[in-house]
Amino acid sequence: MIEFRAVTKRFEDGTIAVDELDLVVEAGTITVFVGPSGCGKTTSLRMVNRMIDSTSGTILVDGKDVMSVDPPTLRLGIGYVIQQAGLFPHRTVLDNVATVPLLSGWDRKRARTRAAELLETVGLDSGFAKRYPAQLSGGQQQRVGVARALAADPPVLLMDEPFSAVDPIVREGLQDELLRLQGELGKTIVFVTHDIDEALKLGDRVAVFREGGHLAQYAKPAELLSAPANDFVASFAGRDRGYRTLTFLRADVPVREVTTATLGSTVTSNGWVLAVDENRRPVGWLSPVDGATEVTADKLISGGSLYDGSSLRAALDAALSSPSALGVTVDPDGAVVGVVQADDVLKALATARAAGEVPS
Ligand SMILES: Nc1ncnc2c1ncn2[C@@H]1O[C@H](COP(=O)(O)OP(=O)(O)OP(=O)(O)O)[C@@H](O)[C@H]1O
Repeated sequence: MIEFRAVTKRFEDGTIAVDELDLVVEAGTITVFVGPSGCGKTTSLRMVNRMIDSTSGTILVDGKDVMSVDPPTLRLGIGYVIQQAGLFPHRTVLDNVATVPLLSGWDRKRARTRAAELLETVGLDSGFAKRYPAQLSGGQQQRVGVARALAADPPVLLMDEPFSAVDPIVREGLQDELLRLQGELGKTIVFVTHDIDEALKLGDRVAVFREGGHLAQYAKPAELLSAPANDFVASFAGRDRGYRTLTFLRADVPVREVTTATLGSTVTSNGWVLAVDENRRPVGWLSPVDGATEVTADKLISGGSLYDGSSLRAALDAALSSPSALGVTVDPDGAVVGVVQADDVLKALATARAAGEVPS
């Protein structure tokens, strides 16, 4: 657990970067610091590992005041990942990752074995070990940065805009990877970003900072969207808050049966028919016809996102984007389970709205 108690940072020129911050980061969770540029996110983060010392107040890591531990010792227990990865350019990928265990006194062989394991953990195969950072893509460098931060198995991980220098698709992949890793490792993570979408996706809790180093709100993502504490949070979270909130609501929507048929077969139905492949994965819709018709590829209408049962937003997206207004529900293997109807989803949405779970 990390605890900020009335923490203030005033720089020598008088700038108050962080103002009386009170906040608890629960062990084993991801807390995201988000807010516009210059609002004190990075300063708050860096006070945890004492790259910056606070002016007043106390920061406790697992109950221990960070000011009572000398910085090098403190940092061995706190992994740190920054934008552009910050790798040593003249060391191989493997040696970059092995650096911290070596500093912790591990022998070279053990440090390297650990580094190789970690590269695999972050999704880089052994072929990358001997390369130099410049020979990697931005996303791969970030993975090495994460592996390096994890090398000494620190309970705490500080991540400062780690994914902001990579393109949006790679970034999404890295975010998914971080969530997967966290599911396995259960670290206490503080993650800084200026991107509210990234904050809402990654954070168990999100701290919204505003100018002058003030904490505007500290809450779970769903609460931030449904009950913003003030206008600043409401506008920072965006105009489409209502829609985003749906990501965090479970869809209490009936899954109905649908007529399915494989390509090449003949089907009789006066409603929409869902064509599936041999593994029951959807391949397209056949619009309603009278009497029997053969299911051929040229008759199929494609489109529509699939609904995996995750959230009301996914159900709504699937139903509204489907040519038949029926959202195809699939199991984890992608096989058809049934469909959700747009009007059922809209009813669930109205119920959630009436219960005050969705802002209008
Ligand atoms: N060494 C310093 N001396 C004086 N002022 C500083 C110093 N470092 C940061 N600041 C100021 O403190 C405030 C908070 O900076 P900080 O880097 O924590 O913000 P941030 O929210 O992380 O911003 P960004 O998203 O742009 O990185 C800013 O006004 C910044 O200009």
